[in-house]
Amino acid sequence: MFRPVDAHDHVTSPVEKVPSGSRARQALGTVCRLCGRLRYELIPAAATASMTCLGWLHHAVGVGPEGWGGYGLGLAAAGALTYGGLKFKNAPAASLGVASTGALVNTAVGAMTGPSVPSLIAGGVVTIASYGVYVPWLIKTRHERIALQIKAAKTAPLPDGMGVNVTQAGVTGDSVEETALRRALVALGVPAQDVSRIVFTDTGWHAAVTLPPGKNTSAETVIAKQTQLEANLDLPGKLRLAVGAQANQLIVRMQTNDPLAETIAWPGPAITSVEHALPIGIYPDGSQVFIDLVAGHVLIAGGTDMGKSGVINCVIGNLVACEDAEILGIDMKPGALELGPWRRNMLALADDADGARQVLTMVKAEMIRRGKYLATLRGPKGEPVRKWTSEHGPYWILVVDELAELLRQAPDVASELVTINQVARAMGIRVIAATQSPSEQAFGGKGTDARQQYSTRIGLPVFETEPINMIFGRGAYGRGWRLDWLDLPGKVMVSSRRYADPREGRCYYVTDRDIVVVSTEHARHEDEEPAEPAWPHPQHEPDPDPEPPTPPPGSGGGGPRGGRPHLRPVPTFPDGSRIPDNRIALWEALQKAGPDGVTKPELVADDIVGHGSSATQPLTQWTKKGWLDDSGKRGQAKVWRLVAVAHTPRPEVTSTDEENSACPASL
Ligand SMILES: Nc1ncnc2c1ncn2[C@@H]1O[C@H](COP(=O)(O)OP(=O)(O)OP(=O)(O)O)[C@@H](O)[C@H]1O
Repeated sequence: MFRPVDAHDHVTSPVEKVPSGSRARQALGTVCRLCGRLRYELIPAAATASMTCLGWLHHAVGVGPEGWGGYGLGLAAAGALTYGGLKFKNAPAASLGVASTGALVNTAVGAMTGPSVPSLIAGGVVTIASYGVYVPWLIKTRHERIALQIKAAKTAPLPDGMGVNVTQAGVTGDSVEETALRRALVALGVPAQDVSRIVFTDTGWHAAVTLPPGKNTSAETVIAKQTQLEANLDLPGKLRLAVGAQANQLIVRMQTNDPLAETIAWPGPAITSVEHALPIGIYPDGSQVFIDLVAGHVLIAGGTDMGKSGVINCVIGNLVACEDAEILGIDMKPGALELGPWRRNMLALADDADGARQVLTMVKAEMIRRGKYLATLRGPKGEPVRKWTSEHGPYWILVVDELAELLRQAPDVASELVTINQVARAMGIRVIAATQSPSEQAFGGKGTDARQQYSTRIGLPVFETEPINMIFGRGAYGRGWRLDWLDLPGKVMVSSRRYADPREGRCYYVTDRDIVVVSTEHARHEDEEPAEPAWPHPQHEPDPDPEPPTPPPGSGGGGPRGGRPHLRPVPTFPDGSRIPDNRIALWEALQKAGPDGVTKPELVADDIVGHGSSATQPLTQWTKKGWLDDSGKRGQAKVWRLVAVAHTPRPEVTSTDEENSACPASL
């Protein structure tokens, strides 16, 4: 019996739930941060308020004659300073005189009247007056400072990391991290024009920095100096840099802790119906990452060795325990290395192009059969039934490992796959496709973008940024779907109806031993003896499609109707590509004619082709490919003779016991 493991054991430090009392502390922290950021702007208000309070305090303790004398003297001195400053055109002295006069008047009114309306009016008037002088001065000073920094960055008169006084006031942010970032960039010679509010997450923080225009101030240039920036920052964590939406926008991300750093053991099958949400991993807060197979097809994409098969194993490991799911597999690794261990849980498994064609033919036939069956059904009020549920029969889940390789080896199946993707969903058939290279070709070529059909997309780490938009859609990279930031195999971002925003999670790790235990426990098929049906198929079904999958002899039925079906070879040309349905009769006539060949009048007489010239075009094309010889004549008519060696697809994909000269089963 498979023993579930507590997923939380394997998370190093899931973020603890925030207690409700800490909200007030958070709000206080926000206010303090805001005050810290605006401290230069707040100076006059803070000074005036302090003087007012001082006056009130003086009033409370009682003001004696000497106190009033002191106020008088102070006012006289401040007045003299103002007068002198104005007379000798000394702006600082005059400003200081005016400010001191205002402050003393404000304090004296407070001392005279205590907390009162006149005192508040005096405080307000002095505050407004002081801002009238202070604000222009502050703006001027800041402009000069920024201009100096930009000039330094543009002309680079100073060596990197030196020159501008990084401790100067003004190069500050509303948090330690922002201040450090701004100063580190100044020290690098690229002062930030703007730093977006730093966002703190459960794994660290990130911000978008707008860099100034200049010679060496692009985000790319800063990324090239990452090591220096890291040293300048001198903050704990793993620094990651990326180019933002514009070339001058730098995305800075610091990962301070990683609750997903350790491998998370798979807790075993967690669902009993494919209609349940299927857990594939966990997020840093310990919540599970789910996919919903009922919602649509699933795309799994990521770099080499980054855990695609791991995700597939996790999904299959759950599906084998679902009574209402039949699994079919196409694994383009020879010998079905990845999906092979689940063979006994699968209705069909292909490991090459021929086998894949057979499986797809089988799925398409089932899709047609199901469509016809649904058409016969009526709801309680006589309404038509348009959607498959597990009440109608098991869902078919087609798992394709290495989609791009399948379409490379068998390009002719692309349209079949597109049809299945587009139509089969309503018939309870789902596709789970994994690929390393999510290119246009991998989704059926130009104009067919089958990618749209995958409503759930699971992204694993990638080494370059190009595939990200291919996986998640245009603009995804800019919106934060940063698969290039995932630093360990099995880390994922899932986009689906359930998850609209990018979030890093980690997939469960399914070991080979887990696979053996679970696949044995839930085995449905033996290689030779078909098992009991996993789900009774609808009774009184209409006549199935003209060429249903052939059941194994003596089994009483194939697939859900009675064990695993034997698959029929799909007719192919000598190069292995599929023969289109409307050319099969013509090709078979050529095969039947053998070395004698066949003429067009004979084909017409046998009703293979019509009187028109519809046969000439394919015959000429096949001759050009070297498959036919058209040099002979019978009477006036040209003789077409098949000369190419026939392509021999494997007759059956499910057998594992047959001896094979290349790889004998006895080995
Ligand atoms: N969820 C996970 N947690 C921890 N390690 C993992 C996880 N998934 C995969 N790995 C590690 O990564 C390795 C490669 O995984 P896997 O074979 O699934 O990658 P793949 O993308 O399918 O490879 P390929 O590109 O060959 O198809 C595994 O052997 C394992 O060591």
